[in-house]
Amino acid sequence: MSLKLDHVTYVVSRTLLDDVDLEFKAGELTALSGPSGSGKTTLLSIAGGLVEATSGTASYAGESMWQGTGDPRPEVSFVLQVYGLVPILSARENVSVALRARGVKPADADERAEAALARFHIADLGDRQVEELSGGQMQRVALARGLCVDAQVLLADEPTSELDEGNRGLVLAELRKEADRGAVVVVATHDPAVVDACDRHYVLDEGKLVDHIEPIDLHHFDHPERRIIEEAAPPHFDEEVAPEPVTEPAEPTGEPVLVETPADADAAFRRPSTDS
Ligand SMILES: Nc1ncnc2c1ncn2[C@@H]1O[C@H](COP(=O)(O)OP(=O)(O)OP(=O)(O)O)[C@@H](O)[C@H]1O
Repeated sequence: MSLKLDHVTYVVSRTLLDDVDLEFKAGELTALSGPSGSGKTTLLSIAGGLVEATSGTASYAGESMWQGTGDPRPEVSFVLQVYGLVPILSARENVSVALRARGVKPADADERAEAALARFHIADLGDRQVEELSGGQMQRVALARGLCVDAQVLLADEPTSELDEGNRGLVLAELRKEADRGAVVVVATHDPAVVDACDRHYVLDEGKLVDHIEPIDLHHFDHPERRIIEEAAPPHFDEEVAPEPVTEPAEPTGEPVLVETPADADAAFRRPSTDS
């Protein structure tokens, strides 16, 4: 299952997206990056069925994302850049309404909302009106709301922009869980650490897709994007994630030899710790 954009162009007085052709795969975290104004939010809006492409199509499992109304398909959940929370409702109510809108009974919705807030370590803020929360707290409420519905397609627009490093790690771990249960997870981001935690990376510039970095490419040391990520990473980056070499007995002498384990190194490199 995947979410595909097939030659998507979007024109509103000028061309905001130009012949974008890409695939977001289920079970993967995909980063979408590019300069401010390059079209990331516009792309997510078309990918999620909020906006109709001028030409080309967005589809999930073969079904068009655009339903003719601007309402997303039930498989889709957004974490919006501007949060989209109702200021006068409590944090719990903001999450609960997303569940009730999908037919969950109020008592069950409240219980699941509580659990979703706990995933982002803000269960104690459940009764607080959203307008009394900080930007980072609101962002985590928006994440709780976006992730509580077990969507098959999760589209998150700069979900870590207001967060400190610890909470960013927490959010990445939660997004990874969504991918691990089989969801398509797309994260528009400016943050190199978020890009590095993803499996796949698309780069937009002035509405055009200018780069597509698949998992294997991220491990090419000389790749320019790799160097940018390394330079932007915190100093302890290598110490924290560098995989240990392992030893295996060599045949037929039985002498131990060093062997590389690229698959394990890959997993250790990209997957954030769930302890943070
Ligand atoms: N409805 C609209 N009509 C005209 N121009 C628009 C419209 N929506 C967005 N734009 C323009 O389209 C371009 C892409 O905007 P978009 O929000 O998709 O970029 P972005 O990459 O998400 O930016 P940022 O990183 O700052 O969030 C911008 O120049 C923006 O001003």
